[in-house]
Amino acid sequence: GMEGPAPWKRLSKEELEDQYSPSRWVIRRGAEEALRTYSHIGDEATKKARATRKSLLHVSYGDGEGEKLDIYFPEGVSEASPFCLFFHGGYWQSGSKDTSAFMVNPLTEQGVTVVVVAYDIAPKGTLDQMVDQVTRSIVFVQKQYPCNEGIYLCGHSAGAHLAAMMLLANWTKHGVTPNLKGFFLVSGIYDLKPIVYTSQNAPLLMTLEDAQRNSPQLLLEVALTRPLDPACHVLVSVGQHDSPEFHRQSKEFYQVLPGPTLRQGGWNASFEEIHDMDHFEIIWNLTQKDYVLTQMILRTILQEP
Ligand SMILES: N[C@@H](CC(=O)c1ccccc1NC=O)C(=O)O
Repeated sequence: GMEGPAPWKRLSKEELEDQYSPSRWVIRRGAEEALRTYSHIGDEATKKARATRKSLLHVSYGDGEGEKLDIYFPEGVSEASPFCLFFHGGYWQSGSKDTSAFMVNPLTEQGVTVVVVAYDIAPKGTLDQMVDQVTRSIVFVQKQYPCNEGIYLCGHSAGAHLAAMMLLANWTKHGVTPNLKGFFLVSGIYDLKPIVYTSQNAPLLMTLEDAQRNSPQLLLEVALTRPLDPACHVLVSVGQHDSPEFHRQSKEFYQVLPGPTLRQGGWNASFEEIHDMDHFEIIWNLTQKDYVLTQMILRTILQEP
């Protein structure tokens, strides 16, 4: 918030490292096992999606080698469906579209086209480049599918950060304004400054200026204008077993979203702590259609009460 020094500044170097190491906070398995299970479930979900769904894989959304996305279509393919774009996590330095098709089967089953987007992780990509790539991936989908019934962005952890940056994107220079209807932000980081002081920054090489420029929390705190359509849903979600710093990041981001001067417009923001979920279960359970977060996403996209 804007009252006094940021709370994370009171943490010791060791405490900060701990708070920003999600695998240290899992409760049902060890840290290593949690990370392995996450990769395994992502891998299996992607194999299943590619085997059972009509898809377009490794589609270029730009000239860069890493600027590729996978499109998974619902049954009875129609370009007029809603689109949900997924941005994987991994602290902007790990993860791949090729192991991140978690939500594909339950969403395509309900008529939603799912796009899993790759971006250049560090050390190849910088934060600025990743934000630009994500922007261009959305522009690509809008131009390719102008009849879409809404574009929804879902991101996990570092991917939630990249999705959240799109609340502040300047679309005018891209020649098209995407039909953005919702954001599903899952266990995200919205103020990158504390990351600069952790070991996670070694491949990222972020300066405090880079962090400031790429922090949706800090940008929204000083934003003068409404950055998006008030009808657009923004779901900020965090796992019950995420660390206290991850809880603080999500809560403070949710609180800065409506903003005191913008509240009259009635922003469609909500905050959900997902019961009994850790940082990894919260996303791998999107493979399940009856999981509470899958249901929230589907209800929003299908516009059911
Ligand atoms: N080394 C990190 C890895 C991590 O945070 C992570 C791994 C996979 C997907 C998301 C992650 N976190 C944020 O993007 C850890 O403490 O688990």
